[in-house]
Amino acid sequence: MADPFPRRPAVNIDFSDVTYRVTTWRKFKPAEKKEILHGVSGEFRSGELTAIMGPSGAGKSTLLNILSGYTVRGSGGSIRVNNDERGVSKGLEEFKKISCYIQQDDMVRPQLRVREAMSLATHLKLGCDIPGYQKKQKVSELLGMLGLAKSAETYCKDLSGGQKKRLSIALELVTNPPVIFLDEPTTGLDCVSTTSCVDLLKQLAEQGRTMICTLHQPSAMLFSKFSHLYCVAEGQCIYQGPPAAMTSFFQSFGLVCPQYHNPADFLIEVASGDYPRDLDSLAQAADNLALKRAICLDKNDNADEKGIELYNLQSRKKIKQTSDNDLVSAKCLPKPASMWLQFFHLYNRNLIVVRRDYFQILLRLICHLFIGVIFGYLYQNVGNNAQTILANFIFVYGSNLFLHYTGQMTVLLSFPLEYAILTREHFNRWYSLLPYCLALFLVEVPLQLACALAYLLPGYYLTAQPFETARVSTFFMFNLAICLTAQATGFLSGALFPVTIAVFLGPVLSVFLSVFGFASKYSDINAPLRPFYNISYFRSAFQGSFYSLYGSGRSDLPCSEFYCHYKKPKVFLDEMELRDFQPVQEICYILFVGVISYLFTLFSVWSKLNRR
Ligand SMILES: Nc1ncnc2c1ncn2[C@@H]1O[C@H](COP(=O)(O)OP(=O)(O)OP(=O)(O)O)[C@@H](O)[C@H]1O
Repeated sequence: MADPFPRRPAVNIDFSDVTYRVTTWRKFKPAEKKEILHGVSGEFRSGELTAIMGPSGAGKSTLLNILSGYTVRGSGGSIRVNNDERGVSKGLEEFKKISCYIQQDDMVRPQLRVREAMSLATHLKLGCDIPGYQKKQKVSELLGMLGLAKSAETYCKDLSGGQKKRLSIALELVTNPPVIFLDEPTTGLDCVSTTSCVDLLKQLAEQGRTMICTLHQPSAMLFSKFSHLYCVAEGQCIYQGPPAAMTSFFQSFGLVCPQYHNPADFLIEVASGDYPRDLDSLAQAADNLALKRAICLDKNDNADEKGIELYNLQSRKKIKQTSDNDLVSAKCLPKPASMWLQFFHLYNRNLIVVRRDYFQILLRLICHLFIGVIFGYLYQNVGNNAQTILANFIFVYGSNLFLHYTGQMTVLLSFPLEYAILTREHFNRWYSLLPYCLALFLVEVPLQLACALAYLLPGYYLTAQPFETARVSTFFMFNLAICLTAQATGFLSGALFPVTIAVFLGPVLSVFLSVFGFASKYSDINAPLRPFYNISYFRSAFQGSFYSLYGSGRSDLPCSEFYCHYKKPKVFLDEMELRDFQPVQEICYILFVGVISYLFTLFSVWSKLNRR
């Protein structure tokens, strides 16, 4: 039987003249173009562990982002994968299939156990072509290989920093990608974990992968473990080659590493300008060094100046002759799960997370129930009395406002956190956006409905609203609709704005929209503000809830006084200009706003994820 996890073909990446420009905007000043990478070149080979080093702000992460395809906009130059030009329209998506990018923050879902997280990754990435028992074997094998076997049943939130990093790597190794990018994999780890992390990366490289990571200042011992070094200073490459040859390279420029000095520290000091150096000559020499290396590796030969020129010519030709050579590796990758399967696994994952977060869910339910009882008690029996119709008006308004606020805020705050994990998983091609969103909405919607019911049931009963099927169902329908639409607008605000702005905008919008129809009738509103009245879905819900209680020919209300002005509910409805209220039309409008908000959320998340 064919090996379901075959060894992937070697993938070499070379790049030339890579630039990166950003436009910076400053208050009251014209936009400025800033170049961060000034045309760097180099080659990263399969079987090598490459460290991109340099002082803070030198452009390491920027280079890694460009090489991995995480950043595209603003970048220039040429990137070739096994001599095939990798463009934006051609090759990038294929390249993403054979590579993975492990970012600095280990975005693992805290509520899952290590084995569960791994199983999910195998189900999503390996689809149905590989039988379950082989997936299980793969998980155990990877956990063993990365030293996580003993932590298989530990919750991700309880893992140490080093273990989280190893888990992040294990999750991506499921498809055995031949190229792995890592952004500062050792940051935040103690020296023992750092050593074991680098040993692991070296082991993965020795198995034939192309391992590229950014690094700060490693110890001398760690430094020597890397097979290839790429040093960036102020957006230029000042050294590329084996660590052992680094000091002699700088020595030829009169930059001498003091005896007993950590060579990694020396490298950073040179890059930071602690030693007087000419960046341009260093960059030129580093480029030549790279060419010599390329010739040696390709031809197993020594390279002199003439050889370099010849090689330059040949490699240019090689680019033009791009054949269906390869991103071959992409063709032998496992087929990922179908959309439905992705939805199934993601939905299951969300259910597990909700179950494990039961305290938070319970708290949400209890709070709704508690407020429902308190409000109901406060406005006890106002629903069946001609003298308390105004109090009931306020109760209905308060209920709508409460449900709108809770529906919106819960997701508005949690979605940005969710987004960080989504970015990592989506970039590494775990799943598509549609099944992800569907699985998220289908967990959040029932939860929000349950919370709304926990509030409405005691509130409705205690305030003695009419127990007629049509009225009860219409009242509940309007309240649940506002709650779901508020949730949808919460998702949208969370997707569009940073959380600091979203938490402010959400409530402001709710209160603003709620004023129309409650504190003011249509005829009282100035003409320029009337469009707000018309578009306020909050107004629709509030008027709909109230109309369901008093409209449709409700009989006279009990009155204990000699005269009650609102004995006939129609009088109040007339005063509030609600006589011609169209419940069906209005509920459709609320749901329409909800659906549109969901669609916009989907679109804005999609465009954010694909804006590279
Ligand atoms: N979108 C951007 N707009 C403006 N400046 C940017 C942008 N992206 C990066 N930079 C700047 O480019 C420089 C290089 O950033 P980069 O994150 O690549 O540095 P780094 O070498 O990885 O640093 P560190 O080790 O501290 O992470 C920094 O000065 C950073 O401020």
